[in-house]
Amino acid sequence: CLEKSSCKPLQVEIKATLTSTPSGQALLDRDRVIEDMRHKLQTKEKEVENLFQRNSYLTGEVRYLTDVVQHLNQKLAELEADQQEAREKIRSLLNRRTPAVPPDKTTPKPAVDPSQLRKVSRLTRELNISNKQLRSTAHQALADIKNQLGQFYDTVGKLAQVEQEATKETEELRSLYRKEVVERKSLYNKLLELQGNIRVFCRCRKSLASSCLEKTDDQEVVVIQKGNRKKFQFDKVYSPSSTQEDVFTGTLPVITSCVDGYNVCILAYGQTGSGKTYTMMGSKENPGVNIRSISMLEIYNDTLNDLLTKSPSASLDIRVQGKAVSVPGLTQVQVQTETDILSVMEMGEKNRKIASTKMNIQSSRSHLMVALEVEGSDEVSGLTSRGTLTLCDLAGSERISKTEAEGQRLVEAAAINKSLTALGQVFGALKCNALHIPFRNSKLTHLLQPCLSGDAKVN
Ligand SMILES: Nc1ncnc2c1ncn2[C@@H]1O[C@H](COP(=O)(O)OP(=O)(O)OP(=O)(O)O)[C@@H](O)[C@H]1O
Repeated sequence: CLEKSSCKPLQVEIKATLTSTPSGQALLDRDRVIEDMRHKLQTKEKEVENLFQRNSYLTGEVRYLTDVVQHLNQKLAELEADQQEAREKIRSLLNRRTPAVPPDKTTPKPAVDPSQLRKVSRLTRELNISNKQLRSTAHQALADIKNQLGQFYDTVGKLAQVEQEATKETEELRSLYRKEVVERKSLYNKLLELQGNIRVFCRCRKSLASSCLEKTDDQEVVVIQKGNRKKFQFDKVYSPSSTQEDVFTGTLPVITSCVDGYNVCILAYGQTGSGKTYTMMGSKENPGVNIRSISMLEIYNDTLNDLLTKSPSASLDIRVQGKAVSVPGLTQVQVQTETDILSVMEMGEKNRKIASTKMNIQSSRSHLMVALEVEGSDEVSGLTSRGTLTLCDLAGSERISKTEAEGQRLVEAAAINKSLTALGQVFGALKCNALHIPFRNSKLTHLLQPCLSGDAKVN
């Protein structure tokens, strides 16, 4: 579902990152080897196809020549029958020439005219000669055809051998390619692990009032408050002028990991009104991360609601089986095209709880989780992979004093802040490699457990 044009910046970024480290360089070399092998494989497959064509052409020729030989044999048999018939006729004529009874002195003339007899004799000789010539021509033709057939069978045999060798070579290349693909995946994964399985990006929102944020370089922002400057480090900082495209490009490496079969999660975290929904969903003209890449659920006041069901029922529960965490009964919709994704997202968005607060007239009152199961298959190697991409637009943290929330808004704000605190505790425990990670402190962290543990990647 990803647009081709969106992949270009990814290639450029990955290449730049790769060339800067030895393992990255090795990965690039692997990619080159794989490309080379793919090319060889295609050439071999073309050769095999040509051999197949040549083989079927030769088989046709052989069939035609076999027909010709059969036809000639038939003609020869007919000629021999004619010759036999002529011989019989001559014999009967000659028999008539020698009378069985003693000559009758009263008969004045012989029964056969001698000139006729000579003529027949001459014709017989000529017939014999032409018969011999015909026989020799037919034998010669037969010998030629046999010879040609022999050559054809030879060629066919050689072609079959070449075809066998080519098939074997193709199979070897295929298995080598399979190995290289697996190695590429593992190297790519190692590279991402070196960069960190959890990577944090900061997007500075365009602000109408004077900004208290200052982007000092690609990985640092300074927060200026009452004259104090506090520095914060990130894996990447996007300036206020950065576009939806720029942010999406930053997420592409982990999306590649998802296609490679890893669990991947992209979370948008920040204060209310800071642009999380804008970054994840965006608008029709300026789509965000979600749209480009499906179950959809929201966590509202710590209860799970299915956003894609046509008949909303009671809230859903979380089920844990081994390391897998699932939500039984959650609607899953199959998507094949970008249009499918758009219509599913539109439906889910309509069902989401949104309300006006003092700080954002369209404030999300729930955490939104979009999960996309991605199945990848390599047509050449036949290898398949399955990964999950979880896209999460968190509700914004709120200072009740600032939002002046009351009534239902206050209940929502309390639930939002509680679950965000639980998320903070999980990240804190992950950061210091704690033995116990408190995933079960909230439904949000419980659901995110598979995306935050093991070899999963988070942006
Ligand atoms: N980078 C941006 N460029 C242009 N407009 C933006 C940008 N970021 C946010 N906005 C606008 O700011 C307003 C608030 O953004 P948004 O609703 O995405 O915030 P939020 O963090 O999701 O808030 P909440 O947590 O309350 O739901 C929206 O009108 C949005 O269009």
